[in-house]
Parts: sequence; structure tokens; C-alpha cells
Amino acid sequence: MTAAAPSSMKICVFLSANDLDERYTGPTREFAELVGRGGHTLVWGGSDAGLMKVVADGVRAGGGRLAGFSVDFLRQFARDDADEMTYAKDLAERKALLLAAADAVVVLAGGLGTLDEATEALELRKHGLFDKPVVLLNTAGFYDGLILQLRRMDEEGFLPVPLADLVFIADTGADVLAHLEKAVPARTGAAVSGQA
Ligand SMILES: CC(C)=CCNc1ncnc2c1ncn2[C@@H]1O[C@H](COP(=O)(O)O)[C@@H](O)[C@H]1O
Repeated sequence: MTAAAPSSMKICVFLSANDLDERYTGPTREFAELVGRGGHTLVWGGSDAGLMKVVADGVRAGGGRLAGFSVDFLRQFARDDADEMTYAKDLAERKALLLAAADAVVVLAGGLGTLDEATEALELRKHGLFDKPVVLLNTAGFYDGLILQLRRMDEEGFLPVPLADLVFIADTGADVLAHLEKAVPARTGAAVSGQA
């Protein structure tokens, strides 16, 4: 029996805290508005900066909720109109809280912080410690290099599970949402651990 699609999802988004070109802000805003219009909750790092601000503005404009997980040393950058804001003691605790709070993870264009968060989610999936869907949104081909590297790991035996079981790669925000609408209900009832 197929589980009914949840009416709303908590979607954890990892993405850049920097101010970037329209190539990245446009598709981020588009994805965020879809999330908001779907009545979903954005689970994110909580800062009102760069693409992190773009995604929160878009979700809010679309009518969605904002659940931030900041960290004590970044408290001054936290968005002040979030529906919820939690402060972790350090980055490791924050990552664990973000993963535990969400139904799914979406990785948008970002730098080292984003890469750290994305690889944490994938490594936990590899060990069977995290069973929520992870999606990589390859905006403007930004992750072409990373995808090449991941495929090489897969083809040359570096991954104990197929790459396709770890991450779904999407080119548009609409593809991300379409995937999550199928993948999130599919895990309903499964044992879940969001802990790092
Ligand atoms: C100066 C300023 C506004 C700092 C605020 N900076 C931040 N605030 C909140 N989360 C962050 C910040 N920097 C990195 N992160 C975390 O790391 C990711 C972004 O790092 P990066 O820009 O890709 O490497 C985000 O998903 C976020 O969860």
C-alpha cells in the first residue's frame, strides 16, 4: 500500500551564506517559492544572509514556515521573523539538529559550509544512519565537478552503496519537489535516525 503524500514537509536546505549572482539567486528564489506555495516548512541555518536569505524570503513569500537552527556564535545574524529559531552550542550540534528536524534534505549551491553539511548527510546515509531523502539541486551546472567525482567513486568501488541510493540529482526546483513528493511518503513508517 502506498502511503499518502504528506500535506506538508519539513525541508532542510543547505546553501551559501554569501551574496551571489542572479544565476544562483533566481533559481533559489524559484525553488523557495515552490516550497512556500506547497505549504512546506523551510528548515535551515537561520541566517539572514546571502542565498540563506533568498531562500527564506522566497518560502515566506510563498506562504511557508521558517524553522531556523542557528548557532551561538552566529546569533547576531539570525533572522528575526522566523516562526522558530533554535540555537545550537556548536556547528556539529547544529548539523545534527537540522537533520533530525527535517523530512528531507536539499543541497543548493554553496561553499565549504554547504559541502560539509551535504557530505555529513551522505556519509550518514552510506552507513544506514540517515534514511531521509537527499537531493542535490545542480543549479547552472554548479555541481558538475562534484557529480563527476561522486560518479567516479561509484564506478571505481569507493562507495559501498550505489550513488543513486545516496542522492537524487535534480536540475530544477520543480524536479526537487516532484521527487520529494514521491520519496518522503515512501519512507513513512521506516526506522529513522536523524542523529549525527
Ligand atoms: C557574516 C554572516 C552573515 C554569517 C552568517 N553565516 C552563517 N550563518 C548560518 N549558517 C551558516 C553560516 N555560514 C555557514 N553556515 C552553514 O553552512 C552553509 C553555508 O555555508 P557556505 O556559505 O556554503 O560556506 C549553510 O547551509 C549554513 O547552515
